[in-house]
Amino acid sequence: MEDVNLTSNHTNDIGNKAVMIIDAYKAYSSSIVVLNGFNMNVEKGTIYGLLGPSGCGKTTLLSCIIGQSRLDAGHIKLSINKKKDIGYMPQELALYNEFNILETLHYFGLLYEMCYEDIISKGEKLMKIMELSSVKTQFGSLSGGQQRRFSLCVTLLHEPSLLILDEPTVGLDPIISASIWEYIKDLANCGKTIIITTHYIEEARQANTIGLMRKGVLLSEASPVEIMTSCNVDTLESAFLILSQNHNAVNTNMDVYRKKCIHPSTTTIEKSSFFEYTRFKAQMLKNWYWSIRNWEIIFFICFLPIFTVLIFNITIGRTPSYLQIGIVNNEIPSPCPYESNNICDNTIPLSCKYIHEIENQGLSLKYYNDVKLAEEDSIRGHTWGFMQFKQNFTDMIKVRFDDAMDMSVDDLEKSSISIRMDMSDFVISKLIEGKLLLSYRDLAINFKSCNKNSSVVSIIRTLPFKIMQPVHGSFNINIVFYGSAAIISILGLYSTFLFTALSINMDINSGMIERSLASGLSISEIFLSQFLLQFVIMLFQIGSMFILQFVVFKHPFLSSPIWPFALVLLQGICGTFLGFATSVTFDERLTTFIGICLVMSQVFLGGIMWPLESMHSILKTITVFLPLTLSIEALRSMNARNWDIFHPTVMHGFQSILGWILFSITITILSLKFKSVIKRTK
Ligand SMILES: Nc1ncnc2c1ncn2[C@@H]1O[C@H](COP(=O)(O)OP(=O)(O)OP(=O)(O)O)[C@@H](O)[C@H]1O
Repeated sequence: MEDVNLTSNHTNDIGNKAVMIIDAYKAYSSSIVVLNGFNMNVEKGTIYGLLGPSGCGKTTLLSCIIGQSRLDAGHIKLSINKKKDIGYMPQELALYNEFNILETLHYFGLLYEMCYEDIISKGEKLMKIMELSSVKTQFGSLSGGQQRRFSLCVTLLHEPSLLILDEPTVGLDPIISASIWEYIKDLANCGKTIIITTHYIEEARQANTIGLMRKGVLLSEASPVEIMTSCNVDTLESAFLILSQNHNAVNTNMDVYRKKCIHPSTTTIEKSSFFEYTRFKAQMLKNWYWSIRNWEIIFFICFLPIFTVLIFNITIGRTPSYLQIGIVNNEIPSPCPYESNNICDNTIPLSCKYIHEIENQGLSLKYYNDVKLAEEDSIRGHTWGFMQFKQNFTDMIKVRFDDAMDMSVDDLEKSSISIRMDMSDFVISKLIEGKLLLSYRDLAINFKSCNKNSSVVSIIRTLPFKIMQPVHGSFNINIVFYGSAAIISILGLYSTFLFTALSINMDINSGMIERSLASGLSISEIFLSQFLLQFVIMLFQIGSMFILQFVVFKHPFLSSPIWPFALVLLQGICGTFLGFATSVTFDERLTTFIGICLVMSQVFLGGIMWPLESMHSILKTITVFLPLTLSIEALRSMNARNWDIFHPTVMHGFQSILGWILFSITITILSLKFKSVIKRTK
C-alpha cells in the first residue's frame, strides 16, 4: 500500500462539501499521466456521477480519495477523516468465492469494528433490500447480478457517510441497475454522499452532479440538465462528445509536471493505525474461514514435509537388494561343497571362506566354470561383475605372505583374486567394492579366534592401521544421516515460503487485500495474522519432522533439542518473510520461479548433493550467501557433533538465517514503500 502524506495544516473544514480535489497530478510513468491538474467538488448528501472513457483514470482517482494511492501533487480534502467512514465498492467484486454470505459479512463487519448482532441485523436488512436470500449461500454460487448486489451490501454494511462506487451497475440487467439507482437515491436523501463511476452515460442522468473527465482533467462539473443545456443537446452522450471535441488536450510536458510535483501532495484521510485488535481478529477469522475452505492446501502444506521425510528415509540410503556378482572358482568346483564353514578348519580352502563372507554381506552369487561365460553375462547386465580365484589359491596365498620376495610373477598372479566390475553405476559399483572390502575385513576378524600364528592370519594383519573410535559420527556411515539436516532445513524454509507466497498472492489476485485495506485494515495486521497461522503450521511441521527423523528413523541427535529446534524454526520464519517479500514485490509467476530457483540453487550449491569442500573457491564463497548453506552446516554440527551454540560453525548458521530474515523484512518494507503492490496487475 502506498503511504499517504498527512499534513496537519489541511483540515477537513470544507463547508458543505464532502470531497474537494484541488490541482491533482498523478502519473504511473511519463507516458501514463492520469491526472493533470484535476479539480473536483462533491457536495454533501448528493450523488456525483464521474464519467469518462475507459482508461481515463477514474479508478486511480477513487483510489487516491480513499487513501489507497497517493497523488504526485495536489490536495484531497474530505469531510471525514477515517477510512471506516467510507464505503468503497471496487470495480471487481474482490470477495472470496469460497466464503458464504454470512462469513463475508462477518469479516467485513468486524473490520469496521461492528458487533455480531449489528452485523446480522444490518446484513439481513440489506439482503432484503437487494433481494438476496440465504446467508448460507456461497458467494461463488451466486449469479453475476446477485454477486454485484451483495458486493454493494458489503459496502453499505457499516452505514458509511461517504460512498464510493466504482461501476456498481456494470454487466447488470436494466431492472437491477434501476433498483440499485433507486436505493442510492434513497441513501442520498438520507444525507449520504455518493460518488459513482459508470460507463453507461445516460444512467448518470439520475445523479445530482456530473463530472466529465478526459485526459486527466475535468471537462465539466454541473447538473445533468445544466450540462445538456450548455451544449444545446438533449442527451448526456452528445454533450460529452461535444465537450470532448472542444477540449484541446495537450501532451504533458514532463519537466513542467515534475516542477508541479515539487510540493508534496496532501490528503485529510488518516492512515490506518499500525495495529487494532478488532481488525486483527477479523483477519484471523478470515484466515480461519480460508483454511477451512481451502483445507486441501492446508493439508498439503502440513503433510508435505512429513511425506517427504518418510520418502527420504524409506528410499534413500537403503542397501540395494539382489546385487549379483559372478564367481569363477578354479580352486574348487563351485559352489563350495562344505556343510559347515568353520573358519578355523584348515581343510576348507580360503576361497570358500571368503565367498562365505561375501554372502554374509548380502551379495548374491552366480557361479561359473568359465571366465568367458562370467564376462559375457556381466556385459549383458545379468551381474554387476565377477571375481576369479585361481587354482591352488589357498596354497599360493600362503606362499605369497610367507615368502613373497622369491615368488614368480606367475605364482603372484595365482595368489590374487581378479575382479572385473560394471562401474557404470557409481552408487552400486562403490557399494559392491565396499562390500568386498568389508567381507575381507570380517574374514580377518573371524580368523582371530583361530591359530594366531597361522600364515593366513598374517595376510590379514598386513595393513599397518589400527582404526579407532571415530571423533564424530559412527562406522555405520549413511548418506541419509548426512542429508538429515539438509532435508529438514529445505522443507522448513520452502514449505513456509510456498504457503505464504501462495496465500498472499491468492489474496492479491482476488482483490481481497485491496478491498480490506480500503476498509481500514493495515498491512501489519495482514502480515501478523498470516504469520500466526503460518507459525502454528510450522510448529506442527517441524515437530513431526523431528519425531520422524530422530525418533522413528533414529538419525544421530547428540545435542539438546532446543537449539536445533530453534534453528529450524528460524528457517521456517525466514521462509515466511521471504514469501512476504517476493509476493509483494513480484507477481505470481515470478514468485513461483523464485521459489524454484531458491530450492534448486540450495540443493546444488548448498553442500547437500556434494560437499562444499569440492567446489571452486569463488563458488564456495557465493554459496555461503544462500539462505540455508550455513544453517544446514550448523544443524548438522549440532546433531552429529554435539557442538553448542557458541561454536563458530553453529553461531554462523544462526547469524546467516537471522541475516536473511532481516533482508526479507527490508525488501518487504521497501517494496511496500515504493511500489503500489497490494494490487492486482492490470
Ligand atoms: N498500477 C498501475 N501501473 C501502471 N499503470 C496503471 C496502473 N493502474 C492504472 N494504470 C493505467 O492508468 C490509466 C488509468 O487507469 P484507471 O484504471 O484509473 O482508468 P479507468 O478510467 O478507471 O478505466 P476503466 O473505466 O476501464 O476502469 C490506464 O491507462 C491504466 O492502464
